[in-house]
Amino acid sequence: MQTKQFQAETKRLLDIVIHSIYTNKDIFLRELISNASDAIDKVYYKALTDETIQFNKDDYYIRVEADKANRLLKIIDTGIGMTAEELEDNIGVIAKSGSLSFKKDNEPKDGHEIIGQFGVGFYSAFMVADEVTIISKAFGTEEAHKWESKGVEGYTVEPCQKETYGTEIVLKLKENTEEDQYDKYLEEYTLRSIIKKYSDFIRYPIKMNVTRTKPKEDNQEEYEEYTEEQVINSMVPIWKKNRNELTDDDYEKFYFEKHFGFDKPIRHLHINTEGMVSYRAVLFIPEKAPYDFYTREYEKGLELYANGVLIMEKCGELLPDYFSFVKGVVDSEDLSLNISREMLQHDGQLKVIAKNIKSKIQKELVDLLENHRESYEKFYQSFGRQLKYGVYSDFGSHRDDLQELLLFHSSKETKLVSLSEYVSRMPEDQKYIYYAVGDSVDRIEKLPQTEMVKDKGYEILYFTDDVDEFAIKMLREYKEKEFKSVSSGDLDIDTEENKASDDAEKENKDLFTEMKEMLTEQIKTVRASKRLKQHPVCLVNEGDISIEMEKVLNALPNEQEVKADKVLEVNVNHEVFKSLQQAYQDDKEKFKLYTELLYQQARLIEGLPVDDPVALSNKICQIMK
Ligand SMILES: Nc1ncnc2c1ncn2[C@@H]1O[C@H](COP(=O)(O)OP(=O)(O)OP(=O)(O)O)[C@@H](O)[C@H]1O
Repeated sequence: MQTKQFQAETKRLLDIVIHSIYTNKDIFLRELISNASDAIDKVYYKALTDETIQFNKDDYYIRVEADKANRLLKIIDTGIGMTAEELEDNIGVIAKSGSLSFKKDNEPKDGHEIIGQFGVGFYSAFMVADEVTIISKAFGTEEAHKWESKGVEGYTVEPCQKETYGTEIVLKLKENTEEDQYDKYLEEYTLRSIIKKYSDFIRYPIKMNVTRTKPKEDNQEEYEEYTEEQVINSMVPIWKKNRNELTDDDYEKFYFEKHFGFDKPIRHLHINTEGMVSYRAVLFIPEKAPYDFYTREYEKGLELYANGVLIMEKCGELLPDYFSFVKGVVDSEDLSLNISREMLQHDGQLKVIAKNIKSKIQKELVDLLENHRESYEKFYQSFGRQLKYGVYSDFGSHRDDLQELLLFHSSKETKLVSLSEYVSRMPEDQKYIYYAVGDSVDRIEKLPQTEMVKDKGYEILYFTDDVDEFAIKMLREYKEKEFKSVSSGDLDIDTEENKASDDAEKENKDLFTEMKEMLTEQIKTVRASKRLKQHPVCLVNEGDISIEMEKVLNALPNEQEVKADKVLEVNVNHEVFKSLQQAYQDDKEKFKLYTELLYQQARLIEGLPVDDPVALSNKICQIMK
C-alpha cells in the first residue's frame, strides 16, 4: 500500500507558529539575535577547516538599528548569510532548521554551540511586525537576495544589492493597539533591556546607537545630546570565565548588576560540572533576607540559560524550598527545550542539576559553619528559620541535609551552638538532648522547669522560634540521642530528691487526688514535681503536643482548638506546700483557694492567659485580708 505524505495547511500553520508558541512578544528579538549569532558561528566553523578564511573577531558583530521615522527595526549581522535557495528552504519552509542540519554535520568546537534547532524562531518577528524583509548575501557568493513577506499571504524572493556578506532583517512594526504599544521596540531603553535580559551572553558584540550627553564646546554649563555606537551585551558570562581569573569583587559586581540583592553576598559558588548533565553555575548565599522573604509573595528560583540564552528568569525547580534564599544562574547545553524556549520539554536533566546544586549548597554551608562561624551566624540570623522549616517539611525527609546546619541558643553559652557541639560535650550519664521553649532567652532562663536539669549540670537548648520545637519533633533524635523537653512528663533524671518526692506523693495521696478533682476540667493530673527546686509550681505536658505548640497552633487562623495534656507539678519541698498541707487538714475553703491560686500562677509562668483575671485578683485580695 502506498504511504501518503501529510499535507499541511501552510497559512494555518504559520498562524499557529506566530500566535500560539510564545507567550511573551519581547522574545522576537532574542530569536533574531540568536539566529544572527548562529550565522556568525557558522563562519567561525568554516574558518576552522578552510585556511583561506580568516576569522578576524572585529569583523563579526550584530547591530540593532531603530528607524523611528519609518517604524523600522533592523537586525543586521555579518554572518554566513543565505543564498536564494537557502532563503526558500530555511525561511520559506516552516519548521525547517538549517541550523539543526549544520549542528548535525559539525561537532561543537571551542564552546561555540549553535542555538537554533526547531526552525520556527524567525517567524516570531510577525508577532510585532506586519511586514518582514530579509536582505542577505551568502558567504563566498556574488549575488544578494531579498526575501519579503507580509505573513500568511506568502513571500517573494528576488535579487538585490548588498555590499557585504551577512543578513539584514527589517521589521515594519505593527501599528499600536490598545493592548500593545509596538512603538516601544523603537525605543533605546526597551531594546537595551530586552537585549540585556535575554541575549546578554551572546558571544558576539550586539551594537546599537545610544544617546548620550556632553557639555557643549562653547558653553561648558550647557549639555547637548550626541549618539554613539555601544556594545550592549556582556558577551562572556561570568560563569564561563576561569575561576582563577575572577576576584570577589567581580562576583559581587555580578550579584549587584543582576539585582540579586542590595546586600553583599556571604558566599559565592562557581560550579562547572561535566557528567550525566553538564552545566555551569554561579550561585550566591546572601547575607540578608529580602523584605518579602518570609511571605507568600517571595518566589524562589535561579536564572536558567541554555547556551547563554535566557530561558527562565526564575526556575524554581532548581532549588529546594529550604534553600530558597540562594540566588544565581545556571547554564547548560544539555537541556531539552520546548519549542518556545520558555520552558523545558521534560525535567530529567533539571532534576539531576537540582540534586547536584542542592548538595553543593549544603556542603558550602557546612564549610561556612565550621570554618567561618561569624559569617555563618550572620547568614543564620537571616535564613536559619527557613532551614528549620525545611527540617519540619515533608515529614522530616530532609533531615540529613539540614541537621548539621542548625544552631540554637543554650544554657551554657552566650553564642549559638550546633547539635554536634552540644552532643560532643554531653556528660556520660546524660541520656537526652534537653530543650526548653519560650519567647526569648531571658524568659526561658527563668522557667522553673529548667531548674533540675541545670542543677544536674546538663546543657539545655533554648528554642525561641515558633518553628523550633516542631522541627525537632521531626528530627526526634540526633546521633542516637533523643530530644527531651524540660517540660515533658518524665525527665528521666534520678536524684535523691526525686525519691523523696515519690515518697511525699504517696504520703499525700488524698491531697493530690482532691487537687486533681478540683482542676479536672483544666488539667490531666497533679503530682509531686521531680524538676522544681526554688519554685513552688509549674505546668508540664504529657503526650506529643507541648504547651508551646498549643500556643503556636491556636494562634494560626483555623477553627480547630488544640489542647496539650497538662500536668500541674507541685514542689513538695517548698514552704508553700506546707501551707497547702495545713489548709488541707484545717480549712477546705482555704485549700481550694490555694489550689486555684497555684494553678493560675503556673499558667502565668507558662505564658498562658489566666482563665478569669478578675476572679484571680479577688482571690489574691482574699488571702491578703
Ligand atoms: N540571520 C540569519 N543568517 C543566516 N541564516 C539564518 C538567519 N536567520 C535564520 N537563518 C536560517 O533560517 C533557519 C530558520 O530559522 P528559525 O529562526 O526559524 O529557526 P532556527 O533558528 O533554526 O531554530 P529555532 O526555532 O530553534 O530558533 C535557520 O536554521 C537558519 O538556517
